[in-house]
Amino acid sequence: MRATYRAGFACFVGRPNAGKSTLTNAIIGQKIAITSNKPQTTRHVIRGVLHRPDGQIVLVDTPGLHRPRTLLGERLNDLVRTTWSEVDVIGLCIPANEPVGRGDKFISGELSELKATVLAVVTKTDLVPDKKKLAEQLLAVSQLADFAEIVPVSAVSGSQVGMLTDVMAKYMPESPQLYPDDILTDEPERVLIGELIRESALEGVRDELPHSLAVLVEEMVEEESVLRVYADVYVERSSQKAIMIGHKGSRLKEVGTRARAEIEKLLGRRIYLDLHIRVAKEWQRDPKQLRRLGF
Ligand SMILES: Nc1nc2c(ncn2[C@@H]2O[C@H](COP(=O)(O)OP(=O)(O)OP(=O)(O)O)[C@@H](O)[C@H]2O)c(=O)[nH]1
Repeated sequence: MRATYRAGFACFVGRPNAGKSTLTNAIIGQKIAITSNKPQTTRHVIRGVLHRPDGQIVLVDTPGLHRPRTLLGERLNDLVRTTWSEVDVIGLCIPANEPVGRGDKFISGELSELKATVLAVVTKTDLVPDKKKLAEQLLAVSQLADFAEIVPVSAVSGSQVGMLTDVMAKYMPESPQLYPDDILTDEPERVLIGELIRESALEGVRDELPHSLAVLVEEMVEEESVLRVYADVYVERSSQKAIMIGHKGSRLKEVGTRARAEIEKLLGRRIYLDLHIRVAKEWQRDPKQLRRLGF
């Protein structure tokens, strides 16, 4: 007898830096979501589709839920809640190497109201020194809420990632295939390119900058051997613009070179990248600007 085909939507939630984006990438096997060691940099809902013989898992990447201080913060929280109500499986990510805290308790409380199956995913297991420490963490996590299952993983070493997807697939509803076989992501290329530029621009900047950064891909021009990409990186203040550009443009050049390499990897073709830094004052508070930037 053929196994039942199951397909549905899943997302990872958890406090900032819990490892959600890295795990999404490890599962889909391609760099589609932005990762960074700065909290709250995942802005767009990015889907990747995992194809299995017995089903499909459509992964939706959400930004972290946080205390809203600006209009952008509120929009992000709305986006998170909408996503949560639309998925079949939610993986609450809790790092193996950090104590279970109030943030985790708050999120698991919010999740208990939903119809989705909630799994606890104990991430970054490569960072705990021994099995005893891991066992203690699994116990602490089990006391947080009534999870359907608890799965420890390391997205970096790859340990247990396959096991996690088996568990996620098991809790998907019976359903026909949701996406054709060759679809890895349904996010428009433009958004993915914008994310890669944003990721590159965030590398090595000071803490206050990430919240003030947005990327808009203005134009993509097809030429015979190269795709020309024109993009604007928005910051809030001219002092930030100076940081982004660096001494004699050195930093901007670095950002561009790194982003171009990543975009070329993503699209498998030669890219010409033209980056401009622009100041959009207080863009996080301005609904018109937010809409323009896709929020
Ligand atoms: N050692 C180790 N580091 C990891 C692992 N997963 C993620 N990290 C690191 O933890 C940091 C945060 O990972 P992200 O995947 O960006 O976390 P996130 O939960 O998506 O973060 P936000 O976008 O801020 O919500 C990055 O520096 C990752 O490289 C893992 O399995 N092992």
